[in-house]
Amino acid sequence: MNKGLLIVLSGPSGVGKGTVCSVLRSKMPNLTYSVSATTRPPRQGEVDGVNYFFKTREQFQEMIARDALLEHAEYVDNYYGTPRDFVDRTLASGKDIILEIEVQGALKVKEKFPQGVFIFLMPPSLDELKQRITGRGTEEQHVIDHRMSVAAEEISLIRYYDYAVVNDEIDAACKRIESIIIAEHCRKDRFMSELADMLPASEKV
Ligand SMILES: Nc1ncnc2c1ncn2[C@@H]1O[C@H](COP(=O)(O)OP(=O)(O)OP(=O)(O)O)[C@@H](O)[C@H]1O
Ligand SMILES: Nc1nc2c(ncn2[C@@H]2O[C@H](COP(=O)(O)O)[C@@H](O)[C@H]2O)c(=O)[nH]1
Repeated sequence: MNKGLLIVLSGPSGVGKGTVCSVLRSKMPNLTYSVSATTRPPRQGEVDGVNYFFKTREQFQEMIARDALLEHAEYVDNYYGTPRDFVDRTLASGKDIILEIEVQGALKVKEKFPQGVFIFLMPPSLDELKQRITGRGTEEQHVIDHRMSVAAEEISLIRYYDYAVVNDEIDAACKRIESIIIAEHCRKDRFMSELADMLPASEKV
């Protein structure tokens, strides 16, 4: 069985990663979502184990010390990280997994999983980004300012990604990402072991 795809979706805060991810998950049943650990306090309505594993700084440090995280990063005064075991088990079972993470973490994942699919979600403009993050109404103004202040630097790291998708309209952005995932499943290098059995001896690599 082919291993699943590791898909990383990043982009600046407020661009719509969470919104796009939840639509994609409803459309692609084989797509598993990686629940991150964070030291950020829960927002209203967020559930431990569903949106995040909410941790104290001590608990998070302990996860780092146990090497339980595939990657972690400090972002705007809080820690965020991807539990490693769940990712490994999901991929081994042949399912695709999507990580919705910021750029420092994404680049660390790329070092360990260069065969992953790295997608950067772009805002139509910085003004629109600001409106979205403000309109969400979940962050205090100083946190919005801090997140906006790192957005341009984050966008400059798009060169390390495989794909750029503009989130102008939610359904259109989801269709683009769905197409990327379908195309990645058809890459010929994913079939080399099966192909080898069908090739004449002179063509075997
Ligand atoms: N294409 C879109 N057009 C208009 N509004 C959008 C679009 N996509 C998302 N939004 C809205 O923008 C806000 C931010 O979206 P979301 O929370 O999904 O962003 P995010 O990238 O996951 O943010 P964070 O990184 O801070 O978690 C939400 O209020 C969401 O409804
Ligand atoms: N490096 C990581 N970044 C992560 C992870 N989980 C989420 N995130 C990103 O952090 C910011 C802020 O998230 P918020 O929920 O506080 O708005 C955002 O860009 C997330 O995508 C992770 O495991 N590692």
